[in-house]
Amino acid sequence: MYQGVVDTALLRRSVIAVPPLCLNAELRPAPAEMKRLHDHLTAGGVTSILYGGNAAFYHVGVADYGAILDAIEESAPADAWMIPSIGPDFGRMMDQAAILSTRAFPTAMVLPVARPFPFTEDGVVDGIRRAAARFGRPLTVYLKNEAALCPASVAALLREGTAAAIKYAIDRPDPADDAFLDALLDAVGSADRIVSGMGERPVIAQWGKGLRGFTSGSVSIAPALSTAFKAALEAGRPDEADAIWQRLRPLEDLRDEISQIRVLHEAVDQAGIAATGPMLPLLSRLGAADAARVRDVAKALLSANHPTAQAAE
Ligand SMILES: N[C@@H](CC=O)C(=O)O
Repeated sequence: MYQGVVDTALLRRSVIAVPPLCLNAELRPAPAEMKRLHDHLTAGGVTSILYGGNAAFYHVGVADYGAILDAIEESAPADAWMIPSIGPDFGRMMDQAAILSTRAFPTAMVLPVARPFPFTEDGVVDGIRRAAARFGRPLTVYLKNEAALCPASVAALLREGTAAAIKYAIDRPDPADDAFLDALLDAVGSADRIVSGMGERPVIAQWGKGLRGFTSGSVSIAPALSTAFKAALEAGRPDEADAIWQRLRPLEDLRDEISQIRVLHEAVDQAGIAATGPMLPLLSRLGAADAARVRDVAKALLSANHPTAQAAE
């Protein structure tokens, strides 16, 4: 497992996968299944793996946290950058930061808060600073709405070293038209520490603003395709990237229609990549009709991920 610093090169090293969490029937982590999923990611060129929203970390209790970290460590590919999450509430964030302080993860992501959860911006900044101090390392800040942190606060957290990176995931009808992201880039002064945090859909537009790293859920099904999407953008071939995006899109459309998290959990299982098992309550697996829709789309995407399928294009 990678244990070095979080810098710009690391943020851009590979697509940052945000996979589901594989559990057994007792809701305990299933490291052998997690390893199958990690091996699939590695085979597709993915070396950064973030356990966050898609793994339903919002519902991970402090008592279960150590066992999940054990499973992440045990199943981590050699030199993979593994990123667990903490929060979203202050008490859990602090308790989890204390547990993480004895582990080797270079950073952890702070899960975002949204209304009607009670918070103030000053309180969020204070909480992140206290959690980073307890962890003893910089955190990754997840921006999912405009209410929690303004650009100046984010810039301060980066400048002082409390934050190592920002996962930017504020949804816009047109991601090229995003005044908040523009203000964030102005306040921070560079896109070096900011990754796009919402899958491939906005990435081509945000590439134009200087963002060069991104997170993805669907990469758990099609890591080679998502890696090819990133390589096409790096090579200055946005049309090729868009053609690859069109192959990823049916699953992403289904995720937007039904549930981002539940469809991904189902898709990894139905495609036969790994047995994801039950979801942590308060979430639950899809019903039979939706699961059947996901199976067809997930299997088609997995076939498209195969190198021979790409070569045939
Ligand atoms: N939510 C996005 C990116 C992950 O954070 C996805 O699931 O694709």
